[in-house]
Amino acid sequence: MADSSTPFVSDKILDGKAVAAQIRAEVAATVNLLKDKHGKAPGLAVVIVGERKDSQTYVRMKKKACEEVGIASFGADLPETATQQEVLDTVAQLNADPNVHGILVQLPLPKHIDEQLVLAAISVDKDVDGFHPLNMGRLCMKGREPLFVPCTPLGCIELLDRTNTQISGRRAAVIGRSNIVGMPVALLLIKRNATVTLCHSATQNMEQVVREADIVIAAAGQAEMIKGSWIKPGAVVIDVGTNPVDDATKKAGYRLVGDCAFEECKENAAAITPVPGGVGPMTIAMLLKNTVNSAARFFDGTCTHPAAQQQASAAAAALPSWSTLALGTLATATALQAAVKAWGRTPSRGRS
Ligand SMILES: NC(=O)C1=CN([C@@H]2O[C@H](COP(=O)(O)OP(=O)(O)OC[C@H]3O[C@@H](n4cnc5c(N)ncnc54)[C@H](OP(=O)(O)O)[C@@H]3O)[C@@H](O)[C@H]2O)C=CC1
Ligand SMILES: Nc1nc(=O)c2c([nH]1)NC[C@@H]1CN(c3ccc(C(=O)N[C@@H](CCC(=O)O)C(=O)O)cc3)C=[N+]21
Repeated sequence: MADSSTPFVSDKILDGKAVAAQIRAEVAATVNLLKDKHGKAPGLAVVIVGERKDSQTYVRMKKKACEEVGIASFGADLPETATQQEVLDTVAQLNADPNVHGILVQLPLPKHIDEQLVLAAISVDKDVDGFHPLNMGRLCMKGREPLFVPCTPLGCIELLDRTNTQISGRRAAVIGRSNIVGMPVALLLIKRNATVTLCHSATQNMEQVVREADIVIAAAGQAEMIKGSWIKPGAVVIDVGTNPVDDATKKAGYRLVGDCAFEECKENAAAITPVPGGVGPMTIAMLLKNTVNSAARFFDGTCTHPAAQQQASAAAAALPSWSTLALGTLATATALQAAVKAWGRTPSRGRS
């Protein structure tokens, strides 16, 4: 249970912004390592279709975050009127671009575009959002590992891990079953040996389910729906919801609130994430982390994408005498791979 010594928790507030800053610093260090070793930066491409203000804000935030850690950012800004074929062609170009190691298509897409078709067209090796059906499928299966896990769910688990919150054996309630948050976060919790109840709009007596949970992950998109009295004393609450509510005192005319009635829920919780400043910054940090892990796989030739194979064999051909250098090269590559792998692995921690 969280107490005064729990990292990143103060006055029961779990500071997602501070955890995200730590992860960004780790990402920046890995980017430097990769640049030194391969003379190339990891690259992330963000595709946006249309003029939605919120999407534009998120895309700007992602690009800025890339710049700060040394990831090269590429963009494709298509008009609302873009055809499905134009979006698919853009994705195909980015799939083939050797400087791009991660591709994110900002959602939602305009209604006339088939989201499933577009997401499935992204190379599985560059799918840093983890939304490709192959990556999602692997997430569901015992003994299979996806190449990428969706960023927001990964951010939720990372928040639990970095605050030493025990997951194994505990009861978790997830509210919401979307492809991008609820379902994958429930799958991750199951992989980590939690006992999970997944609630949705047809769930009856949701209050009772939440009352029994040691970990609550709220991702329904319903402003302040979860009340303080629902929270089991000592539970850890991760509020993913990001809901605009009218507020004439704000310059923008609105403010963001979560799915949990924050002050009330804080009373019973051991720790709770604020909105903003909780899960949101973690989503972006995990996107950077997924991009760097992807680039590392491309650079060392361990991913199946043809560009990675070409890159690895070109690097091998450029060596003056591979027989003399191979051992050293292999040793450094293996060390770097091990470092990236170890860092990418979700640590298991015992303390609650
Ligand atoms: N901080 C971040 O990084 C991110 C925040 N978000 C935020 O998280 C929230 C959820 O996003 P997303 O998953 O995309 O949303 P969706 O609208 O795709 O999914 C919402 C889910 O919540 C369920 N739900 C809706 N109303 C209720 C209710 N009254 N009781 C129980 N379940 C309900 C729905 O059930 P059903 O399936 O039956 O329809 C659905 O499964 C939003 O506020 C969004 O802005 C999203 C992504 C990232
Ligand atoms: N392909 C795709 N991948 C996504 O990951 C994706 C997407 N589409 N579409 C929209 C949702 C939403 N999302 C958020 C990211 C950051 C914050 C974030 O950083 N929020 C800040 C506040 C930002 C503000 O003030 O507006 C915070 O909570 O502190 C929120 C939400 C990613 N999404």
